[in-house]
Amino acid sequence: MVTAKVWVLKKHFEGFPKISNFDLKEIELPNLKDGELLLQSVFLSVDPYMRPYSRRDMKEGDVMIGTQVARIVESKNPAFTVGVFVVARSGWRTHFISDGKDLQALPSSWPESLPRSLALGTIGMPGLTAYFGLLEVCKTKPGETVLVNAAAGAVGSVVGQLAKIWGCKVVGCAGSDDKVAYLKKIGFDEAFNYKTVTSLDEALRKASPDGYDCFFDNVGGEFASVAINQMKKYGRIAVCGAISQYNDTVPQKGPYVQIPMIFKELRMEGFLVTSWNNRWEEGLKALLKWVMEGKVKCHEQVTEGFENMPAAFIGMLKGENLGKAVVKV
Ligand SMILES: NC(=O)C1=CN([C@@H]2O[C@H](COP(=O)(O)OP(=O)(O)OC[C@H]3O[C@@H](n4cnc5c(N)ncnc54)[C@H](OP(=O)(O)O)[C@@H]3O)[C@@H](O)[C@H]2O)C=CC1
Ligand SMILES: CCCCCCCCC/C=C/C=O
Repeated sequence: MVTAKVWVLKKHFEGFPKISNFDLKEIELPNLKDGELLLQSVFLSVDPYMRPYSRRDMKEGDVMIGTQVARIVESKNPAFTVGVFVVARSGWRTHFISDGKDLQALPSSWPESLPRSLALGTIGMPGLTAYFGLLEVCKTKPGETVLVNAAAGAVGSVVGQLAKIWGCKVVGCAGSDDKVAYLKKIGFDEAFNYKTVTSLDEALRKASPDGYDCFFDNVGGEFASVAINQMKKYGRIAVCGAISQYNDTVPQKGPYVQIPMIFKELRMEGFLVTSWNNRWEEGLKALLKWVMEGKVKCHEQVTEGFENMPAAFIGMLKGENLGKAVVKV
């Protein structure tokens, strides 16, 4: 008999999440039935979507939603071998039982030398978000100028590097000087700390006096309201996330987008990475190749210990992460 630790949502978040919103519990797992596997989480992901999705999809007492890289420790399913690592969507749990249907194997060409945690970041859902958002929503062309915010995070850092691979000029904004230094190190043409500039409008203008063809928006709110006025005619805005609004208890008010949308003939499109579920293999293969060639650099903020899941999640929402925030069990 195996005892799993799980984090449950004890009380729905009101405003910014607090440690007291979570409860750590233990669950006795039953013995495996034929066709089932026992898995142990090795790395767990903490992601911004957990904040808005918790309100939409969860009730108090539910295990927190989320993905992990897990190792198969026991198998009564001939299709799965003990010792193999997979990506699962089993929530914040140390151990869990699966029938195998919901598991994704790591790409077969995954090298031994590469941390498996990257399957939750650059070579996982966040990397795919950057890939499909740029390719299919922004439809970037060589020579264009791309703006991305939360640029030193899991999605943003890949957006900037892919845009460089695809021949664009890239401007990134992030919330600390260390993050800005990192962006310059990984090849962003321009980067600035949006928290310390005296005027966001001026900083955006200075970074690209001719404006922006594409804006990959991870943040929304006030940042987006300022940036939209610096789009070039026929610019494209990929509305990926709105992290500046996830913890609001009262909805933010305008400025509103219609006037610049009309006169600059902009295209603004919200998207979910899951819309390209049928092309994840293509995206993961491309991302893995670029990482192995050194064309896409990865950084991870690794928090040690399953007991620190809530702290890692809250820290990521506060901007404490450089690159992808993960927890090592
Ligand atoms: N549409 C889709 O399918 C998907 C959307 N997303 C969205 O992409 C965005 C980035 O996700 P991800 O890369 O995983 O997360 P990150 O790794 O970028 O971590 C979140 C970052 O957001 C920034 N941030 C937090 N609060 C604010 C704020 N009030 N204003 C501005 N920036 C803030 C912080 O960076 P800083 O220090 O720079 O402020 C923080 O580090 C999120 O909005 C997320 O919801 C993610 C995956 C899929
Ligand atoms: C429970 C695991 C769900 C994994 C799918 C993640 C989809 C992310 C879409 C993100 C939206 C905004 O952040």
